[in-house]
Amino acid sequence: MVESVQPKFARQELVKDAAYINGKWVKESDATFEVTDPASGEVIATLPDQDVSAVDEAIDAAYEAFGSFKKTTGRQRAVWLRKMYELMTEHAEDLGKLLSWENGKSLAEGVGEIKYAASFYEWYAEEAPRVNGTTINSAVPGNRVFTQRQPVGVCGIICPWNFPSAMITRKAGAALAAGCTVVLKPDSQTPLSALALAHVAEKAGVPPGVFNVVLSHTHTPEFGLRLCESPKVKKVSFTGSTAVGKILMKQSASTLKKLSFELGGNAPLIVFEDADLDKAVNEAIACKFRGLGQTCVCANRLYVQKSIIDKFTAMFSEKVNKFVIGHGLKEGVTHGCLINPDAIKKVEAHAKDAIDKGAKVVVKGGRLPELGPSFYSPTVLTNVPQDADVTKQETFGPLCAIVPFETAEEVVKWANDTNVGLAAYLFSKNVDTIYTVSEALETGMVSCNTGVFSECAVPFGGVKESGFGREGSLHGVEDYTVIKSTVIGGLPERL
Ligand SMILES: NC(=O)c1ccc[n+]([C@@H]2O[C@H](COP(=O)([O-])OP(=O)(O)OC[C@H]3O[C@@H](n4cnc5c(N)ncnc54)[C@H](O)[C@@H]3O)[C@@H](O)[C@H]2O)c1
Ligand SMILES: O=CCCC(=O)O
Repeated sequence: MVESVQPKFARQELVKDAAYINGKWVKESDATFEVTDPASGEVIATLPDQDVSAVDEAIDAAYEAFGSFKKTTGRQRAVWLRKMYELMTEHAEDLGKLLSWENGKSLAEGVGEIKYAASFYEWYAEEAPRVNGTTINSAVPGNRVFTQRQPVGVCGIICPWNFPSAMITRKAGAALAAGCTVVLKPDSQTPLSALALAHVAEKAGVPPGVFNVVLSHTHTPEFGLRLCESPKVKKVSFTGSTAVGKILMKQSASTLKKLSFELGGNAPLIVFEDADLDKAVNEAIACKFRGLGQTCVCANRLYVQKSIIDKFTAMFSEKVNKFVIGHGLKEGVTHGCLINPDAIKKVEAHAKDAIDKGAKVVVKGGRLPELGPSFYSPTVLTNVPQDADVTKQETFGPLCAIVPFETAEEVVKWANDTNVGLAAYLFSKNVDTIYTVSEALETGMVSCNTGVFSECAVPFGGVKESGFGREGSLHGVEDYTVIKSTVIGGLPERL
């Protein structure tokens, strides 16, 4: 087993052991749950396992707070958001350590995520004063029409473990910018980053009831149900699997909730023979192994044109063989562990299926029991046939499946042959290829000649069963507003 690592924090107060409701830290609960370091298996925190009455309390607090928060100016909300950005930036090292500790990703990736997460608060600090409506020329003589973008109300936010900080700020930043209040339910495997964000909100002076965090391991589905069914909650924003998204959508029917869903992906990464090969290999590595493959936009299948597939595979595998896998907080480690041992099962199943169907093993990889049950060294397969499961389903782990293709028409058909459509990548120096292929891909995002495109300025979201709504960018705040149209009639003729 890897040695346990006890990180030292410059600001120990960032590590919380209580929920945060209506500006108070709530520890009382009949039950508790443990948060473990996925690398060493050690318990790193014990938190209240709240029951559904805590969600009701948080919803009531957020509903009450909304009454005054919606009246604040965008300029005032910008001050709070900027302060939160500054605090996150100041404590990036501590927050990154905490995140890596509970999630298993390397410290470099942990700190990187904190900077990425903070950038959404900065972005929305800049958007908050500019949530404007429009004036519209009426078709009726004597009428005047204008619109306002009003905050939708209390927002329920449900987030996954793979980005314990950034998935929260990308939603909460937009919600607060619009004037909404939030009730956040983090994943019970990575709640410490969410609680640290509550601490940041408190320190920034965000009013009580505006930013609430509820905690549960045992009652997660009930929490989700309550957020979907409460008439006081006007919107639910969810990032996670397509399967859970479908449950939440059904549950939201009774209140016709406004929804934003960022769900599963199955990203194709396409390398054409005219691509800059060094660049394509480096970017493909960064894309495939971000979070050790546990990212919704990680390449799930690499389509490489036949004429260059052997060279590409050799260069790619050489880099994979240099990975240093270990405890994410240990110096020199490039890649940490998976979130839990179960996450390895799908990697193994997809690898076995592809090999059974004729794929060739280039890097064997496999479990690393000497490090611990959540460790897996990446597997690289080439000549994977298009009928392998990995081309249709998201693996969400360190399996790299390289599939040969011949023509642009063929690869576009294969890339689109899936029920989801989040991100796609293509590498080519030919501008015709870049335009025509990116237009034909059925995904919400296409990344050309770069393997990591995520940043606060890019509208993030999918099509098909990857969900709907866009986060970040100039569009992100729209999902947290409703358009109020005001018509003034009977005005005299224009002078
Ligand atoms: N599109 C995106 O932006 C994006 C980002 C990150 C992850 N994802 C997707 O998330 C999935 C991996 O995350 P996961 O395994 O944690 O997903 P998941 O759907 O199992 O869990 C996501 C969150 O929902 C909670 N949850 C589970 N069941 C629930 C229920 N019935 N009611 C309410 N909440 C419930 C979990 O506790 C967790 O906090 C992958 O499919 C990945 O592609 C998508
Ligand atoms: O896992 C999904 C989110 C990843 C990202 O924001 O780039």
